[in-house]
Amino acid sequence: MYLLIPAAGVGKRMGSDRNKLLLEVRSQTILAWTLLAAQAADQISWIGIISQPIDWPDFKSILANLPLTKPVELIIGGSTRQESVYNGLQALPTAAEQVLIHDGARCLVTPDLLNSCAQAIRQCSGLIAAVPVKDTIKVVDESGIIQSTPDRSHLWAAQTPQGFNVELLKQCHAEGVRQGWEVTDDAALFEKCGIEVRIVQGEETNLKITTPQDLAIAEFILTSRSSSK
Ligand SMILES: Nc1ccn([C@@H]2O[C@H](COP(=O)(O)OP(=O)(O)OP(=O)(O)O)[C@@H](O)[C@H]2O)c(=O)n1
Ligand SMILES: C[C@](O)(CO)[C@H](O)COP(=O)(O)O
Repeated sequence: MYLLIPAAGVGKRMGSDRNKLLLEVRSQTILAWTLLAAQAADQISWIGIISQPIDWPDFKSILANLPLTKPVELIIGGSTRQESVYNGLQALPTAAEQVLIHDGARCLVTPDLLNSCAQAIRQCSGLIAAVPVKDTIKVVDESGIIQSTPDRSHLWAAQTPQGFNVELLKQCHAEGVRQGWEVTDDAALFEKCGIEVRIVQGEETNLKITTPQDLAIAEFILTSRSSSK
């Protein structure tokens, strides 16, 4: 299975002065943890890291120090995640029929989840890992007044991996460019084009490292994993 890793962000919400994927948790960069999970997932056979050329010297040194046996390519990213994935899709080898997309910032993903998404995407056109929402969610207007409380049984928090038929995803991205759609994940493009996307049970620990608090949580999760080995 082909895996694209969007890794071309800057990490504004992290407040970092460089790509947050270069920050370390338990002595490895966030990007390195994500790559180690991809290496350990036996269903993944090719990895494309979508990234900014300014980060390439650091990314190449991370790659040189990891025990990776799978082919890895660096692909030039865009100014939004959506543009980055668009570029990644154009750079896929022509043999790629399905693709998994997994955020570099979700470095706690397990190889099991990558493998189960890779197997499931062979049976459908689109899927995402997601977890049921635990909180009561409020829809609030601009003046801070609650408008409604959606039924939680229909609410899921989207994660990655997200998996797609490559041709369909390329068409949905092209339609997104034509229509000027701005979305935060690839499933949203499928939804807007009226194509079904399935849910695969995600993992509570598969958080996206977004703010400094997430770094502390990731440290805790990785420490618990290493002490339970
Ligand atoms: N132009 C962009 C923006 C984001 N990403 C990637 O998409 C993933 C999810 O994005 P997010 O967590 O929002 O990362 P940043 O854009 O770096 O963070 P922020 O929004 O806080 O600036 C990350 O792995 C990030 O590197 C990307 O490939 N290209
Ligand atoms: C794709 C994603 O990780 C799913 O949770 C997420 O949408 C990425 O962007 P966000 O802007 O941080 O939500």
